[in-house]
Amino acid sequence: SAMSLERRILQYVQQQALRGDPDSVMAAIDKFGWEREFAMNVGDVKGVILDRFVKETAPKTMLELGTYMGYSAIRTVRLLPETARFITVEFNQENAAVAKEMIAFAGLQNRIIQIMSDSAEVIPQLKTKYGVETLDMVFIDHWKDVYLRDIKLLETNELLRKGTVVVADNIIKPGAPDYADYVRTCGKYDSTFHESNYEYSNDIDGLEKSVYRG
Ligand SMILES: Oc1cc(-c2ccc(F)cc2)cc2cccnc12
Ligand SMILES: [Mg+2]
Repeated sequence: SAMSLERRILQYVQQQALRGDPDSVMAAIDKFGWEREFAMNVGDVKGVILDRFVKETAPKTMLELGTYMGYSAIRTVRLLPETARFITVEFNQENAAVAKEMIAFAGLQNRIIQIMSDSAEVIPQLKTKYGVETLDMVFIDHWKDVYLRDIKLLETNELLRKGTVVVADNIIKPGAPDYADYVRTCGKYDSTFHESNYEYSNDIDGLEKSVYRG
């Protein structure tokens, strides 16, 4: 159809959800994912695990790599205080545009700093251009073949500190084996795998939670 999947989901949300109500926006995106078409959001099943990590960590400064439609940004920021700083990076301009409208519909545009650029460009600028000292939490959910590149960039740019929590989606499906192997064996993280289900499916997937040892 002429309209992209992401635009169709945005339209569905604007028709079904309540403006300014993040939970209703998430519910509409999840309903679409279960009942109509697959979309690569972290989803409601893995989302409950992500929620738990966010609540446990209570990050003051958080980075997300891979905004997509804004689902996990909305999901996460709804659990954070107004004072928290949440930065999300999306390389695909069309998806970033949809996310901007989705986040605005949820009423969270003042709580989320959206950057439309390549994470490899943004990470080295976080301290100088975005005033970040160190990150309390990171959610990695963009292209699987750059997970490892980007966590190493976070290390070399001294954005991690003792206790920083790095959560990564899709460890099983589609899988990020080089990343998983690195965080589990390099000696810099206490890493645990949390098995779950792939978004809007009964297939197996899971999140890796890696705490930087500093
Ligand atoms: O959660 C995700 C899932 C997939 C995915 C798409 C099609 C498949 F057949 C399998 C997996 C891609 C992602 C890309 C970026 C962030 N998350 C993704
Ligand atoms: Mg994902």
